[in-house]
Amino acid sequence: MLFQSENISFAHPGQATMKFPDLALDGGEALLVLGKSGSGKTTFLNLLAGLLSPATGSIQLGEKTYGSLSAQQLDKYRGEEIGIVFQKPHLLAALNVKENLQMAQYFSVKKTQDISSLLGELGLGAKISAAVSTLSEGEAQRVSIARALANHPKLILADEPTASLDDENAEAVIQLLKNQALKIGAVLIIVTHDQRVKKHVENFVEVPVL
Ligand SMILES: Nc1ncnc2c1ncn2[C@@H]1O[C@H](COP(=O)(O)OP(=O)(O)OP(=O)(O)O)[C@@H](O)[C@H]1O
Repeated sequence: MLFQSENISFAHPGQATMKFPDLALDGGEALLVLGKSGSGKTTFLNLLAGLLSPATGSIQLGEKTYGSLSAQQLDKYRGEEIGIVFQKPHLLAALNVKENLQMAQYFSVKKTQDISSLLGELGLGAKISAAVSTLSEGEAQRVSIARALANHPKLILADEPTASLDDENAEAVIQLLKNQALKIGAVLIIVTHDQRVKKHVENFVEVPVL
């Protein structure tokens, strides 16, 4: 298995403890995380990204178990091996498309993807020098996917990546995520409410409401 989580629980300060499903996924596999609003889906994604530390349980990506890494080691590992796509693209407005991707690669010591061919594959070849403020919402979200893929991650995490997109762009974004994850052999985990996404990914887990 490329990615595994076991017995994960977590409580935000002053809140009840949330328990999360165990995961075991091979490279190229995709999984949806479903659950009612407030059940803890985003919290789960932040735990899987190593942005929060669980109260119990373990998470393993590739050879590394998060709990055995220092905070700095985990930050470095995340930068190199985990690509995160948020609901809103969060691009750096002062930089153009290419520079936004170069920023993601800046701290990585491992071999990274070629930016122009990556943008070409995502249908953004003509936008390489564009100011991010000139992009449509769908284009900006595709750039944020390119940024998540720029370091050839082992794990791609996406939190409601299609929520603000129309049907055509939502379809494109979900196909791109799936195809790219398959191509680079990464695990893809998507938090969503979106019925349009459910059509394309069969595998799912549900975060229970407390
Ligand atoms: N930083 C925080 N401090 C305290 N409580 C928090 C914090 N972040 C989230 N929570 C609480 O934890 C619970 C789970 O929140 P989370 O955002 O993970 O749920 P979600 O399933 O992603 O919700 P939604 O589908 O509405 O985005 C909620 O009750 C929320 O209020």
